[in-house]
Amino acid sequence: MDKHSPKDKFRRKAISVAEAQAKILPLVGRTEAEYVPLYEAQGRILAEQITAPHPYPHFRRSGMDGFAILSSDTADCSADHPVLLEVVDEIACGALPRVPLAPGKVARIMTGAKVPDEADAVVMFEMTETVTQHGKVFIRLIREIEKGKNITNVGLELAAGDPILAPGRNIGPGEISVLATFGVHRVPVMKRPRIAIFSTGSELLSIEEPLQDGRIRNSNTYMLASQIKEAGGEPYILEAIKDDLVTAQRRVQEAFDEYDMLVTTGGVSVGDFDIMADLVSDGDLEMLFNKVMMRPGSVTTAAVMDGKLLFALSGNPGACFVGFELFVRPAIGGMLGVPQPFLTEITAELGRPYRKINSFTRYVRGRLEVREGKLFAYPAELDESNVMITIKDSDGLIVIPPSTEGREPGELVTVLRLPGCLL
Ligand SMILES: Nc1nc2c(c(=O)[nH]1)N[C@H]1C(S)=C(S)[C@@H](COP(=O)(O)OP(=O)(O)OC[C@H]3O[C@@H](n4cnc5c(N)ncnc54)[C@H](O)[C@@H]3O)O[C@H]1N2
Ligand code: MOO
Ligand SMILES: [Mg+2]
Repeated sequence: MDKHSPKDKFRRKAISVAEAQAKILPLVGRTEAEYVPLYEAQGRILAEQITAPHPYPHFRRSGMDGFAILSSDTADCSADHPVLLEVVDEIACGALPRVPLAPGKVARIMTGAKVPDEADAVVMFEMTETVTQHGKVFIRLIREIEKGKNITNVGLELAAGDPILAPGRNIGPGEISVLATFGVHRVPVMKRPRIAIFSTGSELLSIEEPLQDGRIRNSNTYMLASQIKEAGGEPYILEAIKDDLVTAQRRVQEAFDEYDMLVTTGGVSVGDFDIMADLVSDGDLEMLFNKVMMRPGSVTTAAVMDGKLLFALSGNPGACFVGFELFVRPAIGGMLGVPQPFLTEITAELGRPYRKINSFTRYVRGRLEVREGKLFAYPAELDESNVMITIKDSDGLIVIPPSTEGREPGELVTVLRLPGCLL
């Protein structure tokens, strides 16, 4: 083909980010469920509703080390009118009461042990004095103890049948605690989508190779693999696609047979060797969009084949990163059944001026900072599409709508919070 002839890649219709996202989501299929041991469930997405199989706690539990008593025994008890109660049982944690309590009798009990049915309060050791009389052990109380004191009732946290965790929930320490409590030792989680990564471009060196003039190391592949993992997918780094369209088509077809989704980086603009642009408008692929009204990442392209998505992201590192966050991450989240797969929107005050003017919405990487209870967003000094270095310092993408003037400090901006943000 004549390299300089006008091709489809020059005739692109830009659509908005929201339109592009809306084209993708209906095409996202769900992955299946699989069972993993509880200790491997962290960071996975729950596949099924978890319901409490029993109340929690399932027995009346002492909240203190002390004595299980009948509160009525302490009515009118005071320093002037102390009461002596006989200790007739000792209940360790995990053991059961052996002696039924009657008025005037108490059981020594440990934190977490089952409270005898007859008792309705636990008094902590520190509020008692032990007295021995005629070979019997008593406690002396000088204070009234209210009914229910230091007892956790059955089902205080959850009743049997209560819904606990909904499908789509990310499993972290709190969820692990609940699952362990209810004996869910094999956890139903969504299978991680298997996602193939292709880089393109003859300038790319492997990360093991020494530097050469005019060439750069392939950083996007590793960045994408990391983003895929963070989003809940399983990345597969495939051998780079070279400039030959026919070979590239075959490689893409093979990858579609094997993987759930394809992500490529580079070769998506209008350059002579920008092969992805031709590839997505060819053969069995249905192109969804090849231009988005955004910066960086305006050339972000998506296509579908047999219900599987291909994202052709820009080769420029900043654009590749943003393209992933706005389109690939939600697609992976959708496959996992995450209820809200998009980056969370928050509002912050612009911390310094942003003077660039633009006809497309800009997604500017930036830092977030809390000062005197207010959230500030600082756009990175270097935020061009081809800049790599500030990606690592970004808490979010500051959304700057098209404007002919810049933005001033103090103006409110929407920020899409990145997952690594600690604020
Ligand atoms: N005449 C025009 N030129 C360009 C346009 C345009 O509209 N008209 N768009 C510009 C925009 S915007 C972007 S973004 C880039 C997109 O470029 P490509 O997606 O085609 O990417 P490449 O040409 O392959 O590479 C661009 C740049 O990125 C580096 N790169 C590529 N792959 C990697 C990788 N795996 N790791 C690290 N860096 C990578 C590559 O070396 C180039 O420097 O096009 C503009 N041009
Ligand atoms: O597609 Mo480019 O990243 O807009 O600069
Ligand atoms: Mg190019």
